[in-house]
Amino acid sequence: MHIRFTKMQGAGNDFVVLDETAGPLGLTPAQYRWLADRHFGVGADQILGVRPAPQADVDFEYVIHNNDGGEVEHCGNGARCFVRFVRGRGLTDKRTVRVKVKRGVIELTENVDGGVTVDMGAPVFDLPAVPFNPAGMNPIDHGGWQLWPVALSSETSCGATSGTVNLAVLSMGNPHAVQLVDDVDKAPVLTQGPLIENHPAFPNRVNAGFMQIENRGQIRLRVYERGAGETLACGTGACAAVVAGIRLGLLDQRVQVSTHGGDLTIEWAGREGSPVLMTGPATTVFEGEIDIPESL
Ligand SMILES: N[C@H](CCC[C@H](N)C(=O)O)C(=O)O
Repeated sequence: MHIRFTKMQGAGNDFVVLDETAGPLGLTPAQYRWLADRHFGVGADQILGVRPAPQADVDFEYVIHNNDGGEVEHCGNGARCFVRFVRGRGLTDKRTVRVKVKRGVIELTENVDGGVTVDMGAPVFDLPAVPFNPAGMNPIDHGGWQLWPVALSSETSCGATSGTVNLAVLSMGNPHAVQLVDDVDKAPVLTQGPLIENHPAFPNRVNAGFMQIENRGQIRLRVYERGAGETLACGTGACAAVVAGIRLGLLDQRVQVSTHGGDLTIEWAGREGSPVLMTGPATTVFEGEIDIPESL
């Protein structure tokens, strides 16, 4: 299948964006994996599909696949690239667009200064939304919220990993488990990350965040993403980390999040049901065409 694509990145989290406004391309999970492969395909953390509005109150549908080929509920850095893409290609002249994602409807705005702000929707805390089955676990109360002690143990190629990590578990439409660390540069992201991602307590797997709080308005963050591994930035992960920090009484309502790929600004009023706002960069890297093998 011959396709055109646009390569984009938001704070170093990179995407292949497909214009599917004429209708879905019908790619298989294997073809998504091939397209995202950094050796055999184009290479990306996620593949974003721009599709026609499936309902009257939205402008587009936004479909997201991780580089392991699985479809997911939400992608924050991708949402900023989405609005840059649809406006840049003249698919809309609206400055704010409403898009349908698996988790629901979100609003994306390209600001007059060129930045992009996304209303990421409200965080979800009750466990069934994650879903998270803490059978036999006793949560640790921390400032009126629960941290969950999750036991990790495995002989990995990076060496043995064991011990218990205390995780803040919440959803931004997609599941996140965030822990506090003293220094993200020394955090065991590549050894603990896959163990948390695939832990049996998370039947749908989970994105594993490692948050270093520098002050009440500034954090450093690394995320081992579900279905993609460690990325240079994770938008929903930045939202989840800031919400967790605010719930734990450790952060103010507006936080600068420093990631390996760039900086994001996250705002949350701290009330259940209130939306999380994320502002950050979105850049087109190049346009291309490629033949995707029919059988993989
Ligand atoms: N790996 C995530 C999806 C992409 C999220 C991330 N790239 C973002 O910017 O939010 C998941 O499986 O839930």
